[in-house]
Amino acid sequence: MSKIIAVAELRDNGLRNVSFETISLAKQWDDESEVVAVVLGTADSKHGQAMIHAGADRAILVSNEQLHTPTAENFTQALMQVINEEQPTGIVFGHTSIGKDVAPRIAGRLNAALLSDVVSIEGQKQDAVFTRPIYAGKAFEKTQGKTETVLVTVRPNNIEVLQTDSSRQGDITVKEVELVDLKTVVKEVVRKVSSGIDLSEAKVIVSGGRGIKSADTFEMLRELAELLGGTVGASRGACDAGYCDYALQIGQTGKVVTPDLYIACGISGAIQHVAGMSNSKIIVAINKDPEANIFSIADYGIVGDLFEVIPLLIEELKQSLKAV
Ligand SMILES: Cc1cc2nc3c(=O)[nH]c(=O)nc-3n(C[C@H](O)[C@H](O)[C@H](O)COP(=O)(O)OP(=O)(O)OC[C@H]3O[C@@H](n4cnc5c(N)ncnc54)[C@H](O)[C@@H]3O)c2cc1C
Repeated sequence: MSKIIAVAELRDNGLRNVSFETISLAKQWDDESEVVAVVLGTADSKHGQAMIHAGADRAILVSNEQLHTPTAENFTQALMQVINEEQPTGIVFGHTSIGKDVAPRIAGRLNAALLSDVVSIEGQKQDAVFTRPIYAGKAFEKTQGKTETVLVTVRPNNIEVLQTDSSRQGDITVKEVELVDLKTVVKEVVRKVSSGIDLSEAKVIVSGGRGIKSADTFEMLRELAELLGGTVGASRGACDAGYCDYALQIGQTGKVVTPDLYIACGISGAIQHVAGMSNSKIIVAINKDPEANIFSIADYGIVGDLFEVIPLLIEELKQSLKAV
């Protein structure tokens, strides 16, 4: 039986949502293959269980202390040991910082095709065609992998996850790996921003631009985001002006996001910003300039002063949440 490996990712000792998307994509790719979830950096069976409940047939937990701080080097070495044993025909990663770093290294070692930043799949097995945005989201490319093993990275928030089934059973094995001759070892990670919701996986993002005028206004955006169950993002204009941390930057040189709802507040819509958010499902723009470029990609536009519009939105949302 052929196998597809779905590589899960941990964050704060929980599985990142994109891990479940890797399983869903693996199933769509070949529903007759065995889907093997691989979770690196843990021996905790709850992570294997969660992957099986999400649709994997079995799970391998890859354990080694070094893997608690993922690097391209240690993940590649650990994953290669699993791949050599399992001989999968497909490997699916999240298109995340670590996925983007590890997948090309593995593809190089296997001399295999790598289709990165995939947002959808049509067809199955060798005939599967993967769609990926190109030219900063201005066009889509349909690609096939032609090697014995094909690697895919999936853009978060694009593949519908399968319904969780807590009655699903599967083997969970812990594989202790040895990592030898590591060239770099991370001694400590110091986090700058921790908003709770990961920007690249958020379903709702309220984003501020230079038009918000101060760091204090970010608190207003945060309040709106929290009412909507989302998180805050920013344009580079806002980051450059010192209104927020660069970790929130969305765009060509920031994060690429695809939430269900993106609210751009005081953002002009420069091409470099749009590159990071144009694939959001619904875009709302609030800008006082009716000619602002952001309106050309917005589904809903509010021409107005954000300092008047946002408090009204917050008030309205509070009222409707009270009524529920
Ligand atoms: C190589 C390169 C890479 C880049 N990468 C990125 C990137 O990753 N992400 C990114 O965002 N940018 C990036 N940029 C910068 C980009 O070109 C723009 O400069 C930036 O996006 C502008 O940010 P902004 O829209 O917040 O600011 P501005 O362009 O100054 O727009 C501010 C907007 O706020 C509106 N406004 C002002 N006051 C109010 C108010 N009271 N109410 C409502 N609206 C108001 C204005 O009408 C205006 O449209 C990059 C640039 C380069 C050259």
